[in-house]
Amino acid sequence: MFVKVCGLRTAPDVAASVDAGADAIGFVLTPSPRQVTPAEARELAEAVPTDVLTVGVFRGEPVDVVRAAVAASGVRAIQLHGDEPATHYTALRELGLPLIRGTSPGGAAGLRPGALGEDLLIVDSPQPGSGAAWDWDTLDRAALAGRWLLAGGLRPDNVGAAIDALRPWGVDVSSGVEVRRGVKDPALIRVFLEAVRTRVGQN
Ligand SMILES: O=C(O)c1ccccc1N[C@@H]1O[C@H](COP(=O)(O)O)[C@@H](O)[C@H]1O
Repeated sequence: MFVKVCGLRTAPDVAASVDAGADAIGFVLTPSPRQVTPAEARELAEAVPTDVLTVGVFRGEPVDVVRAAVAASGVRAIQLHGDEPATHYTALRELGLPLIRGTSPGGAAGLRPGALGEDLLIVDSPQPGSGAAWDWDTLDRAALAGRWLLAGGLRPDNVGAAIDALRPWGVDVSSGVEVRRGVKDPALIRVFLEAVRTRVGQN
């Protein structure tokens, strides 16, 4: 199971995520309590081994802003989390990086993975990064196949049940490994990864 830890802002949090076995780590490069500058993301990413994907997260930014931030930060994947139009995906495809689409049930392009040409879909709550739990039962599980990550309100104590219920290809967490908004806890990051690995090992 693919695990992404998002909204990292400090070197100890990046190290904890990598050491705990995260497959991807996200840097929020768009307005948010977790926002880092492209230069900060570049510095943090220097400690990340190449087999861990570094993801730049954007919400509703113009293509030129995304392009400039990707170049300045050196992230190796782009997450568009604001129901951006297909033209964004077409334009950014030229960068040759994996494209990730973050959306929620009711989002403009629907929940079919790859609908806009993205390489990976994130199915999140309607309030990205809020930590708000949402009703997974509203998901049409039959329509979801292939590469998709479940996000939104996941925590160490509920991620196992979420995996059992929805069988996602991976999971994505931010608020659930924080002590307060924007402040991660390395111990919670470790416990979250352990909870995922334990559950996957049981299945
Ligand atoms: O985390 C943010 O602040 C954020 C800002 C803009 C777009 C997406 C954002 N986060 C994404 O939300 C989920 C995590 O949600 P949760 O905090 O665990 O409930 C994840 O996909 C982040 O990339």
